[in-house]
Amino acid sequence: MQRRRRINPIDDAKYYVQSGRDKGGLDIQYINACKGRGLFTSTSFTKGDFVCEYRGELISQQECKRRQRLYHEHLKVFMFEFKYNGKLWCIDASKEDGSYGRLVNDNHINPNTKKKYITVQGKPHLCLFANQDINPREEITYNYGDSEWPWRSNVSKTTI
Ligand SMILES: C[S@@+](CC[C@H](N)C(=O)[O-])C[C@H]1O[C@@H](n2cnc3c(N)ncnc32)[C@H](O)[C@@H]1O
Repeated sequence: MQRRRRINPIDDAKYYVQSGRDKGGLDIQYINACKGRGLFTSTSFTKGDFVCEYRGELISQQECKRRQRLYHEHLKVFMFEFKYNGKLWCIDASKEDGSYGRLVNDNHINPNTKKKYITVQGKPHLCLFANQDINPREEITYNYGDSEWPWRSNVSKTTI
């Protein structure tokens, strides 16, 4: 029997970035009043696979600060600031556009994906790749970074 050739994860990510679509095998579920919604798998992913893009509007740091003054706290959490090629950028994913990446929750202890910036048509895109094998029905998570997120102090290691 012939083995199926694995798609190169970076090429896979670029394909989905360019198409502006999300992959199959993922779905959004409501978890609870604290976490809200989350992204779950209905299929398995192998370590290294591209999972989804944190899709939104790429804006400058200056525009990010301007919007942060206007936005409600609930929208600000969808603004992802990052450094790329020595410059500060922000992805504003505050718009409810049905995309999956914006609904991925934080897990700073054992996240199952890791973020990577990939360049498509000269612009950075924040993509999540599996950092371990992921089974069907698992929640997709990544580490939001070192900020003092309020939920982190309220939970024990076993409940996130
Ligand atoms: C980018 S949104 C993620 C999607 C969000 N769960 C929703 O339903 O819209 C970030 C927000 O999700 C919630 N969140 C993310 N990770 C969490 C966690 N580990 N525990 C509790 N709440 C979390 C917090 O309310 C946070 O402000």
